[in-house]
Amino acid sequence: MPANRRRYAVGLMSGTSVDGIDAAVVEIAGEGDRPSVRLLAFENSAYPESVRNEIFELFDPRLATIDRVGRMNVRLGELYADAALSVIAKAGLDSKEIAVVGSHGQTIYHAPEAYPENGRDLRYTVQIGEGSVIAARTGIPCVSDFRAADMAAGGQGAPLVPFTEWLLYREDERTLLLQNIGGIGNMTVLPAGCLPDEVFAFDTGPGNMIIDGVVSRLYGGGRKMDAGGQIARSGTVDEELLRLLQQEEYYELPLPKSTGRERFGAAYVDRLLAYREQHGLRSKDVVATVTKLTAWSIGDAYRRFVQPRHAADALIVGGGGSYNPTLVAFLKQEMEPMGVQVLLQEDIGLNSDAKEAVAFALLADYALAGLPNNLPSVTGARRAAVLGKISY
Ligand SMILES: Nc1ncnc2c1ncn2[C@@H]1O[C@H](COP(=O)(O)OP(=O)(O)OP(=O)(O)O)[C@@H](O)[C@H]1O
Ligand SMILES: CC(=O)N[C@H]1[C@@H]2OC[C@@H](O2)[C@@H](O)[C@@H]1O[C@H](C)C(=O)O
Repeated sequence: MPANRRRYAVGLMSGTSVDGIDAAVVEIAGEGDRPSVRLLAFENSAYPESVRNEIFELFDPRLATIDRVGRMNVRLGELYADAALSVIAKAGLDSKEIAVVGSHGQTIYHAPEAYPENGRDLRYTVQIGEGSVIAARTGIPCVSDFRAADMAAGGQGAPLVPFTEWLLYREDERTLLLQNIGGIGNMTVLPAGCLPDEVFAFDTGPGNMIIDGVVSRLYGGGRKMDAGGQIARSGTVDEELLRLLQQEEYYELPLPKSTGRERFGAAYVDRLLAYREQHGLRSKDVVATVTKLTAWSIGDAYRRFVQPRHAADALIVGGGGSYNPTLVAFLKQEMEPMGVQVLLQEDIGLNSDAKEAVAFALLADYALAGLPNNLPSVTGARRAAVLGKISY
């Protein structure tokens, strides 16, 4: 491929919050370990309510029968194709001008721990949203199902975004922390001037998951989030509850580690609300406390796992949590006394919402060129591998 060839790519992402499809069109220039990416258009489309509800059912292996999974696989393929065509039009481009679509798909099951069988370690992960349907409807080659190849090389198949963070964000002079606050919070550490094998990444704990869970249970009207952090801002942090929540063992677990709904989902919120009943706490104080906890867990992770090795200069926040100013204010209180500046993707001219979709456009660009696109130091894979299956 000629050096410095400019090309357009589409990235599609559907995350653990199951809120819908993020679609981005990017222009990629440059090759190898210094590409550059420019966001041309971004669009988020919510899943139809029936699709969202059925996806939650498919998280339960007993309900995820083969016919339901098969049907949802192609149904999502159609929705992803629509999202791709719509964002391409928004960018003012024609499908023929797009080199590749990278589609993460919807994770419905993730089993990253190896289980031995006949002397081999087996691990698996299931992302649905058929790439062949996307390719057929758009006429553009589609790369999908990225995680399987990392697992086949002995990795956990996640996280995959840090490879693109290393490509796009690393600096020679500054050590950067990239903090995603989605359902779960995850941090990527890019030491100044780092080589790929010096990058590390892990889940810090809850992102918006507890806040969303508490708000949807305590406030009516179908509220799913603390929009703009308004409830937390009007409440007061309950120090006793905060100290109790800080005892959760996850925060102390050594690296590498990752977490999910199993730990911070519905059962966790049930226990929290039982405590609120017993102690007669106000709803808004509970929301303020869990918002503070989320910010604290990020600071705590930095103190425990990063500071002993690297002094960071800045923490750059992405994901939906960026749009909760109370959470961001708590995060500043946590990090700035340690000399770590807190910035949003927007502060550096990027877009918090689009970040993961952009990442999958870039991962697909590498896959189509046959270039490795995982970070073994992050996923635990035995070697670098080309992740993604191509549908022409
Ligand atoms: N305006 C807003 N005010 C407050 N919170 C917001 C706002 N917009 C988004 N959020 C929070 O961000 C969440 C969605 O974040 P995001 O889309 O990054 O998650 P995701 O990609 O599904 O998760 P993951 O990265 O864990 O897969 C919402 O559930 C909500 O809690
Ligand atoms: C299996 C799966 O879908 N994992 C997600 C999830 O959501 C956040 C965190 O857990 C991260 O490990 C990953 O996604 C991002 C896109 C990643 O691979 O980098």
